[in-house]
Amino acid sequence: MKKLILLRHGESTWNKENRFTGWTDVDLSPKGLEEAKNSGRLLRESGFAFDVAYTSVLKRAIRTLWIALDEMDQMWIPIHLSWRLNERHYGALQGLNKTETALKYGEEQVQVWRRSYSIRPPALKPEDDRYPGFDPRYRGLASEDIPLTECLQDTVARFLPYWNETIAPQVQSGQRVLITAHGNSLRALVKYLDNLSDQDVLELNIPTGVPLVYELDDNLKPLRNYYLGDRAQIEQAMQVVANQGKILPPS
Ligand SMILES: O=C(O)[C@@H](CO)OP(=O)(O)O
Repeated sequence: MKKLILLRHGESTWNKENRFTGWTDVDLSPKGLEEAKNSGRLLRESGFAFDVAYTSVLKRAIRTLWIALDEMDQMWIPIHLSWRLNERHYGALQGLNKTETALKYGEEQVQVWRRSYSIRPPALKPEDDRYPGFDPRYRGLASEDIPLTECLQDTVARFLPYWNETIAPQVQSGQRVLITAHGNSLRALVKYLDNLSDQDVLELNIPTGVPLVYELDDNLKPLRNYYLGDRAQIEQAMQVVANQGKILPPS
């Protein structure tokens, strides 16, 4: 049996302010720093150790990984960064407050933008300062790979080549792999691993800073998965994510 650990970054400053984030490179909030440390502690106490880690090119995920590995005294393992693990690009919504957006356009519309599998949020214009093509970290990308907006289906399409060609062979060869990424990029991977329908993935909300353990067979088909930590707290943290686009702000 193979094990794979997925970890969403700790709370970011924009999670705290309830803003659409996407590819915006915001850092962890004080609570997010704590969550990252706690995730490392949970992994250590549960006996996990890693041979290799993968993360995005966004600092909330990178820092979460560093902190978790530090807590495990495993900062020495190889870390690979890829834009393909980035959060789903939120287009022109990036920076807007989710509750204010719900008040303006309605909760239903915001829910479609947040969770629809195939409907994209409004796109950025290429001349927008937020266009990733202006950011040196995406210099090596072909222009057709640089998003102006993404639905989850687009995120699945750019995540899967990296999974199939780079990460999955490592897991298959017995390497102990940690992936630290984002709410929607991890939803993309979970959809693929668990073969969730477009409808099922609507309901999936991944909490910040909680390790998600996947046990896989030799063909990388999931046998079971579970979060590490207190079940009631995890349920509450998932509900906080689900409520972010509601008119009543998350508590
Ligand atoms: O803003 C974002 O980029 C994501 C993750 O924080 O939010 P949501 O859960 O609304 O897709």
